Amino acid sequence: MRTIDWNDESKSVVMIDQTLLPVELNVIECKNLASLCEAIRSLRVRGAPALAAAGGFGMALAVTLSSANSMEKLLNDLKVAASTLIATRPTAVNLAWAVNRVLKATEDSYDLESIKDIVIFEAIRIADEDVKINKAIGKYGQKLLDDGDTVMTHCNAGRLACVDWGTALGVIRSAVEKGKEISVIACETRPLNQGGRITTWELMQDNIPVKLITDSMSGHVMRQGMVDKMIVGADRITQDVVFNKIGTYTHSIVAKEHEIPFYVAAPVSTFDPNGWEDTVTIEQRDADELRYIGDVQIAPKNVDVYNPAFDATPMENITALITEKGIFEPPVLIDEILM
Ligand SMILES: CSC[C@H]1O[C@H](OP(=O)(O)O)[C@H](O)[C@@H]1O
Repeated sequence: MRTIDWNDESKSVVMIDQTLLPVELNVIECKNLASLCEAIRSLRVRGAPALAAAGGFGMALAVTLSSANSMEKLLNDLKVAASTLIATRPTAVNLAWAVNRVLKATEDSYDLESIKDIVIFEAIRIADEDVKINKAIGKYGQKLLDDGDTVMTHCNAGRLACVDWGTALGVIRSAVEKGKEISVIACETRPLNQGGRITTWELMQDNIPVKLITDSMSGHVMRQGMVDKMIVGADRITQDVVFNKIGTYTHSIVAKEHEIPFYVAAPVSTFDPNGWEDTVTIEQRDADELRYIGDVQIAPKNVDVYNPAFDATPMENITALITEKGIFEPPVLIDEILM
């Protein structure tokens, strides 16, 4: 099953609820925009490419549920839905990219029904394209991995961060498909443990050897010579930095210190050519994500907390960007990649 998909019979969004992994594999159905936005904010669905699909399907929900009786009113309903969806998570550019791509597609509409058809068609196209794009990222990226490599990764940039296959883990899957023996060291990725909960689960499902470590162990593990390469996903790539899950920047510094190649795998829909580090909003998340794990309190209830979801890794710490268009070594003009 895909991470997220459109059920055209029930006109709803179906997805794996990632907050329950690895304990439970549960599929949920979102039948309205409010429940989909809650799922995005709660990270039931998460990961930049998966958020793009969620954004597209959110527009499909909006157009299906609208009671507008004119094109003007329906297009206005879609603009309101677009703003609502984009506001759910500000850092991953893919969400806004997908929502705006669906909105733009409606420029070809000529009546109410055509708007509905165009929106649903474009949302499905975004999801279908994601799988093909990730396979292309894997095809290029696997050339960078050698038989016998141990590859460290952070957070989850696997099929559960996408519609399917994955970006960073997609590169690893593609290398394994080529017959290369790859083992993975997964950083647990506090506070929500996408690495410990989701990456390990995904890789064990595929019988790819994986070892779980805490984020704070990464320096020691690299200094011990246990890591050959590091590969991560991305949420937004600007002219000067890569925004990715909090902790990525730290790993990049240690990798550079130990001359370990540091790769970022992402579709070009993650690129923001107009963006710079100081123009991007880093999502600040709820303090209780650090005070509790589930219902278990692990810090004082009233302790002050700082909980940024992402950090910025400068291009000079990155060995190569792996995209569906090929491999690009910084310094590189983002505009060239997007040409
Ligand atoms: C393939 S992009 C995955 C990217 O998204 C994750 O963030 P979140 O789990 O908060 O959506 C993380 O930054 C991953 O690298």
